[in-house]
Amino acid sequence: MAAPFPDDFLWGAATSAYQIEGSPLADGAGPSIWHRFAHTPGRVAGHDTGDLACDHYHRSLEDVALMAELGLSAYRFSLAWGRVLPEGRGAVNSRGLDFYERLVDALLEHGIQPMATLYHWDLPVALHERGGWLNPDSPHWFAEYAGTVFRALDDRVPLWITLNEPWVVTVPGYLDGQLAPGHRDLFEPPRVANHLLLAHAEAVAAYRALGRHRIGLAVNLEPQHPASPSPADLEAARRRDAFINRWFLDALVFGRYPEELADIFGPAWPEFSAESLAKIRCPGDFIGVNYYSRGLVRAAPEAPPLDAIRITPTDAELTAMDWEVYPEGLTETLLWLRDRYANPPLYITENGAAFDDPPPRDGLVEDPRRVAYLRAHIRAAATALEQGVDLRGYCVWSLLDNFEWAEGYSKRFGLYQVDPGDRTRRPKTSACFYREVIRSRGAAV
Ligand SMILES: OC[C@@H]1[C@@H](O)[C@H](O)[C@@H](O)c2[nH]c(CCc3ccccc3)c[n+]21
Repeated sequence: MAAPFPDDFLWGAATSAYQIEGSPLADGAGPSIWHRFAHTPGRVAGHDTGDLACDHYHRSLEDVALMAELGLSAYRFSLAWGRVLPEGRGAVNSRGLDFYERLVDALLEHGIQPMATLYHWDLPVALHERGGWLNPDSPHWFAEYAGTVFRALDDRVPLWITLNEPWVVTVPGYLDGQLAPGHRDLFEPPRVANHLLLAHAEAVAAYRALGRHRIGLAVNLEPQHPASPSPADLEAARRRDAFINRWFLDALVFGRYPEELADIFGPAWPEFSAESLAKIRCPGDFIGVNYYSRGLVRAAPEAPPLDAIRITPTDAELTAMDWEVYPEGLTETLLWLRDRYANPPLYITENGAAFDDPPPRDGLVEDPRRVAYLRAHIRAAATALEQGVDLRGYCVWSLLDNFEWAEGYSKRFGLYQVDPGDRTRRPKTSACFYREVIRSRGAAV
């Protein structure tokens, strides 16, 4: 079968600033909420922090060479807001911008398209101390930051993502407190979410002012399947679908929130004015899809406010994150986006798996389970392409083993292993597999 991937399909890998760079305060950079969160005892497994991470801040050109070795046609990375604007607003730190300009120039020299994410969870502490995403001024702060970066890099960066996973910023960040800033509150999440959507819209407006048209939002999506055909589980799956999959996309595309959210949050759900809803309607030029697994859902009255929980199937293959390997869910997600949002341009901005990889042997790490995971999910993407989905690229999460947030360095998603001691990069067999996929334009899966 001729591979359905077009010649201009982008084959990428993805990372984020706090997870790989290290040196969070170097050259005038201001601390982020993740620097503070990781240094708060008990928040991150093994007391790991991003102080060194992959030391990408000093090895970026070496890492670009690895990307070229893979034959990547795109590389998705994020900028640390605090490197560019140490106080989050106002004075620009030129040494911080210089790091990203050197990275972008190196990518372009190797024929790799930069895909830059403006915000991958690392809000400057200086802004958090002014209320962070709870402050109604936060959308303006973000637009100022975005404009600063666009002016410096838009002549060389063809693809932009405003926010990575506003749902994760909102729910683990402000509802259950698993991720920075670690708040646990029912009233804060709806307001944070609305400010994030306003921030996205204001950044897109700043981008449009430059006359450009290649900017979008990256969302985490997972199909929600009821654990049983019982009405309670069906209802729970529908509620969790609204909560995870439709909350931000319906707002972005339709300018309205799913009505389930008012039920879920009850009195904590604000009355949003028609004017405010009109402002968040901003679909952008594509949707970035971060896909890892599906959710198997049962009703759970003991778990407010959703009254639904995701369960781990006992009869399925799981990754080291206890996420079910479920490639069909990627096809389902892509077809759902095609049908619900009128076939928007899509990039898979993250897809990958953590497994407990063995030590390297002769400089190579055998990771057959990751090869199988990637093969199955690239096939699932091909199936969606054959059914008319406007899919334009695929990024593996991640190029390198890196700082996996609250899990620290214990969970490894990389195509390259990063030695915990000297940070040496070593290829895994999944890197060799992916190089073949790219060389054959998808035929090798
Ligand atoms: O967990 C793997 C990756 C993270 O390393 C990325 O930074 C983040 O963009 C990302 N999102 C998801 C799916 C949503 C999710 C986020 C955090 C925790 C659990 C699920 C998985 N991942």
